[in-house]
Amino acid sequence: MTELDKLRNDIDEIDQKIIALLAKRFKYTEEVGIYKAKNQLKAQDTNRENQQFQKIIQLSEQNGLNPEYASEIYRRIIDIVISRHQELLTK
Ligand SMILES: C=C(O[C@@H]1C=C(C(=O)O)C=C[C@H]1O)C(=O)O
Repeated sequence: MTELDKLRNDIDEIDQKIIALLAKRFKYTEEVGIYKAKNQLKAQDTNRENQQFQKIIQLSEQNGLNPEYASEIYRRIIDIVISRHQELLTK
């Protein structure tokens, strides 16, 4: 196995973990969306997001990850969640 193969194996293992965690996250956010629809709450909560982004930046710095990468990825994930919550609200 070449060095490149080894590195790609490591990447594949991490991708499996990321996908498993993302699936779990989307299951919980789906439950939040159902709760919001039942209680007529807004799809987006910017106060909650601000707290999350503060934490995401802090965690990124602690883990040697560029906070801009993490923020960009989370912005996209949260936007997908908001779209789904809007869909559940109009059902
Ligand atoms: C999941 C929620 O809904 C939205 C999505 C969020 C997320 O994916 O973390 C955070 C805040 C909300 O804009 C929530 O309100 O907790």
